[in-house]
Amino acid sequence: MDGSVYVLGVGSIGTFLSCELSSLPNFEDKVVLLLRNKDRLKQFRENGSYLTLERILDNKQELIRHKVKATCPSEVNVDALDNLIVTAKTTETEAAIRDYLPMLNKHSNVLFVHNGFGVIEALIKTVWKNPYTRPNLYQGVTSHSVSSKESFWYYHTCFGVLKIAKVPRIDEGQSVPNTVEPCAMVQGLLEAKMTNGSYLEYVDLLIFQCQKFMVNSCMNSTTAIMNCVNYELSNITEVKSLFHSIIIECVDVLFKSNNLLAKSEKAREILSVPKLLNLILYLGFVENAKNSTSMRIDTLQKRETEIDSLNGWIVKLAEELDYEATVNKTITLLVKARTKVNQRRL
Ligand SMILES: NC(=O)C1=CN([C@@H]2O[C@H](COP(=O)(O)OP(=O)(O)OC[C@H]3O[C@@H](n4cnc5c(N)ncnc54)[C@H](OP(=O)(O)O)[C@@H]3O)[C@@H](O)[C@H]2O)C=CC1
Ligand SMILES: CC(C)(CO)C(=O)C(=O)O
Repeated sequence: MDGSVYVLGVGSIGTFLSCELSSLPNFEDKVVLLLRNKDRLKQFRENGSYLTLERILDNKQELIRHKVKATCPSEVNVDALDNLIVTAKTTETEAAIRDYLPMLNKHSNVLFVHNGFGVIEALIKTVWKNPYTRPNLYQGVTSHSVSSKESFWYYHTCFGVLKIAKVPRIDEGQSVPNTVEPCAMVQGLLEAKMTNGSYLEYVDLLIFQCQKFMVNSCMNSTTAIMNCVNYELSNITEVKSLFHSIIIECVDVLFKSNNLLAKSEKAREILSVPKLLNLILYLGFVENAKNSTSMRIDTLQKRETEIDSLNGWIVKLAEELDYEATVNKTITLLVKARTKVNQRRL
């Protein structure tokens, strides 16, 4: 094991995490970018093989630049990937990771950092059915905001948190205590200067993931449908009522479909509808008031959205419970319709 950390999905979050790791002495030349294809690799190398993160926080500007190794599916020449960070969008991850599955074994450490649910769940149901041979899986959830300036140059504009936990290998109904030592890659991300990282017991990560899920399931979908900046939805009775309906249905479905949540008093206390609504109104209309959500930006740029990992995930879980999540289904259909309307526009 040479300790290399491969990064699949070198966009906003992938660049942020790559730069943070590369800033640590122990990982200085350990990060290897897995770019989409030879053209992207050529573009990156012609750019000097630099990743740039422009940090604009509290009116202070800082330029972080690292020369980083990179490869692509047709060039990668290792038998195994010891460590992999996956930060492609949820809509792109299954296709992106396919080329690398033969290099992932039960000793590999794979960290997924996404909004919403469904990526790890789908991989466990398809390619990693055997819990004894699948890689060591870690789930990361971040509230940092990073956006694109140009290829391989990103802005870090909102300081948040990065929470990570080890995903239970055997029974999803069991938690993994945070006393279980994380791998060196995760430890590096926790030590990095600006990740504001913490390593949680799995059930605590799941609760945080649900909180972020609720924020995104209300804010991202509604701002995409309405094509508006976050604050434009504030102080509107109908929006608050819609968010309330979305949350009630999400909480109902998530607790019915996840044993770990269902038996956690802490989850029931934190993921109460009134608390979630207040959190969403604060994060959406105060802390991120002037932002456009990533989903609205995706629809404006005619890209597919992550709706199936958010409101669409609730629809999927509800169907598996033999009933229809009508509120989230309507929201999901409207986001997909908005995406198609925008894609048709010249
Ligand atoms: N950006 C943010 O502030 C936040 C993002 N998140 C979540 O983090 C996740 C990642 O988001 P974000 O970083 O913004 O997404 P981006 O779209 O910025 O980055 C995704 C990257 O994945 C790459 N990619 C896609 N398919 C492949 C492939 N087959 N092989 C190699 N690379 C591929 C893309 O490469 P290419 O450039 O070639 O298209 C792109 O650079 C999402 O789930 C998002 O919701 C969560 C919190 C905040
Ligand atoms: C918090 C919020 C809604 C900020 O806009 C976000 O996470 C996103 O845009 O995806």
